[in-house]
Amino acid sequence: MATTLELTVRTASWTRPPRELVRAFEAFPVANIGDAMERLGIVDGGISPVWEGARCVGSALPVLGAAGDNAAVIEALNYIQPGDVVVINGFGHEHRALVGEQLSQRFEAAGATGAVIDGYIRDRATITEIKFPVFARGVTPAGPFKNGPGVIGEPVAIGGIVCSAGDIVAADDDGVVIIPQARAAEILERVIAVAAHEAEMTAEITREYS
Ligand SMILES: O=C([O-])CC(=O)C(=O)O
Repeated sequence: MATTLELTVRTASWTRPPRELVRAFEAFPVANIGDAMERLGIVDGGISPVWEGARCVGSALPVLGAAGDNAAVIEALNYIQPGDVVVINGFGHEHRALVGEQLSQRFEAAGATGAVIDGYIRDRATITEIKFPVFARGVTPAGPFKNGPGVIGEPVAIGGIVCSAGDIVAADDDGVVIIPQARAAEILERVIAVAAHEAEMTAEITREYS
């Protein structure tokens, strides 16, 4: 009997962390947060801000699709809640842009605070102009295919790090860090201490050289 392999975009459900916990990380540079996480959980440096000064913090909405195909990313528009960061595992594929100006505008309109893409984007000039925070591996004018399949809301790999739905994503000029939801409160305590220590060190260096 013939069987049919149906390829669709599947969606899981998840719990988002409390908004106050997510927003508390906005006060800290990503480098400090990384230090508070044993310097692990940091997305590789090949994924960088599309425009200088881009930064965002939010609850991860993970998306997995076929390399060069953004059907799942488009479907994910239906699941964005205010405060989400769209995290796309695009397999680092450099021949197709998974996100451009239109999706960036739609992400923003849906309340997303940013997008992190293990892959490429296009329309860099407009994304820079609208100042929607996007982090990606690079830029290509080649548009994506839209055939699927895909998965929304299940853990993805992003720059060598596992990112689950509802993990906290923090990104700035230095890059991106993934804070596991279950450890977020503990890591917040640690980053407060790291930042205080850093401020002391900076003051000491300033005294030494003035
Ligand atoms: O073609 C697409 O789906 C991606 C794109 O260019 C955009 O978001 O502007």
